[in-house]
Amino acid sequence: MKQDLIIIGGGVGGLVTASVAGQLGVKTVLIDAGANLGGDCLHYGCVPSKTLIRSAEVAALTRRAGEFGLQAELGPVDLGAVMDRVRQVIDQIQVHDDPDRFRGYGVDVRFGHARFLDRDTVSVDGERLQARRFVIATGSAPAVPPVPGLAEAGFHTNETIFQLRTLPRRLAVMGGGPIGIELAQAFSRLGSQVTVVEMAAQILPRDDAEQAAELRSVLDAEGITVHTATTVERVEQSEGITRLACRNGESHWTVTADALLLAAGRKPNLDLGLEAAGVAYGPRGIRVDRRQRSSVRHIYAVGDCCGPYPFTHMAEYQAGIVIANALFRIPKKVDYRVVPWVTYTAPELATVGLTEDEARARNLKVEVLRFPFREVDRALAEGETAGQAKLIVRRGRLVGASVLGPHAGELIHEAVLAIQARLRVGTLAAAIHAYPTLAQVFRRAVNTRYTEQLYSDRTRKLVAFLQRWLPGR
Ligand SMILES: Cc1cc2nc3c(=O)[nH]c(=O)nc-3n(C[C@H](O)[C@H](O)[C@H](O)COP(=O)(O)OP(=O)(O)OC[C@H]3O[C@@H](n4cnc5c(N)ncnc54)[C@H](O)[C@@H]3O)c2cc1C
Ligand SMILES: NC(=O)c1ccc[n+]([C@@H]2O[C@H](COP(=O)([O-])OP(=O)(O)OC[C@H]3O[C@@H](n4cnc5c(N)ncnc54)[C@H](O)[C@@H]3O)[C@@H](O)[C@H]2O)c1
Repeated sequence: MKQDLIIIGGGVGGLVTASVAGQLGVKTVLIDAGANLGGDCLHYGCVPSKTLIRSAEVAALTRRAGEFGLQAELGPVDLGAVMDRVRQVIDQIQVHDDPDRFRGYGVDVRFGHARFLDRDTVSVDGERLQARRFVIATGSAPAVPPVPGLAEAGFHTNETIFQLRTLPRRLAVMGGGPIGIELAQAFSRLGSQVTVVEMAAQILPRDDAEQAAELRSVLDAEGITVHTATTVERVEQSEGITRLACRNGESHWTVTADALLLAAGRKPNLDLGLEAAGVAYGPRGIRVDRRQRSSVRHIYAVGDCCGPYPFTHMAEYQAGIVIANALFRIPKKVDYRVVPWVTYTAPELATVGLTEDEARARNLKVEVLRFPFREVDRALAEGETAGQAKLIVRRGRLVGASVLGPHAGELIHEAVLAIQARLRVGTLAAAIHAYPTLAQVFRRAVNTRYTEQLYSDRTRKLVAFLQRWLPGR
């Protein structure tokens, strides 16, 4: 019996599609290769990492208690207990992704590795299933760079690191992207001595260079060693000790660690017989058009398996595009003009729209407005003054923003909305912002644009004239 829709992959991209399709009465099969639904985000990604980060934050605050006029002492960190809390939070969220919940929507949930046999048929554990349409949502896995000795030495990835029960005394992290940097700070705050090796010239290469450099200086001050523009030439392991032979130009040195976390990027999960279906793909994943259709028009793809933004909210966004196209036949297309993302370090780094470098690379004439958190009263009250808001303005409108600071991931959404709605920055400045909030940073950044004009000689002369010559009452 032919299905209306077969969804391969039960992470966020597949689940959003399945829940809508099922509730609309579309005859849907959802197949996942794992033991549970929820995908990377729930089991090995966002949820465990953010939960671990929270424990690390509590540890860091406890150490700083004296700054707040309090006394507290952090005892030895029991990583097992911290990871138990990580497990509990996963279990709480897992309830939303219970297969029975989806079965209740009318979705036929199967567990097994799906493979295409042809463009209309997949097999799961030897059973053949056919459908009129397919959605591939198979996600991504850690990429393993071809560094000599790496595979033999062994390493942790995001799939194993949350199973650790004892804190490594020294942790080396290969890769200074979001995974590497978030977990480097978390482990450092919990008590590991952490060294990050990043091959690009800056950490978080997708983010604004100035903000990333400032974040790096915060990490330095916390005692994390960060090597940028550094290549790992070889990895060796003996008697439980891992050694990374590093090189930067003519300098060579060795990083020694008790555990190695590999966070050097992702590769899309494409082992599902795409050739048999004639679905085109490249190293970055399945090729899709702006309606998320693959080279075979009735086969769609969403999320990390096709990119270009490997984030949970983007898998969800793309699922919405597929729902419109595949279920409602509305030719909706993706719009990547306003894509936010957040790196959950302390301070957080949140970005949307163009960075300063991107704007300049496109020869756009832009103004850059900045405002530091050390001048925001609420940040002083919180004792969280590192960082700044940086706004990129073109022809009076916001085209990009990056916020490095406390709760930047929440704050960035004011900029998201402003860019989405093509608001003039004057509107941001005119909007009343409650006092004392961190959100004032936006208004204050925009106000810097007017300060010079407002207190110029010309304006002062005008005001003096008005005071003298216009009737007072
Ligand atoms: C450590 C870490 C932290 C992260 N933190 C964040 C964050 O804070 N915010 C954020 O937005 N993003 C974050 N991400 C990224 C986020 O997890 C991914 O972008 C998101 O999970 C992608 O969803 P997806 O549906 O495309 O794939 P996934 O969630 O990976 O789901 C894919 C599913 O497909 C299944 N599958 C694969 N192949 C087959 C097959 N052949 N047959 C059947 N099933 C198959 C898998 O079992 C899996 O369940 C993080 C990632 C990591 C690794
Ligand atoms: N807060 C978040 O939203 C969040 C958190 C974690 C992960 N994620 C998502 O997961 C994706 C994967 O994260 P990631 O950090 O693994 O990947 P990434 O591709 O973003 O970063 C990997 C980093 O490793 C570096 N690298 C690659 N090979 C290397 C080598 N041999 N030696 C040293 N450095 C090397 C790269 O230059 C890059 O900076 C991210 O792109 C992001 O979209 C998001």
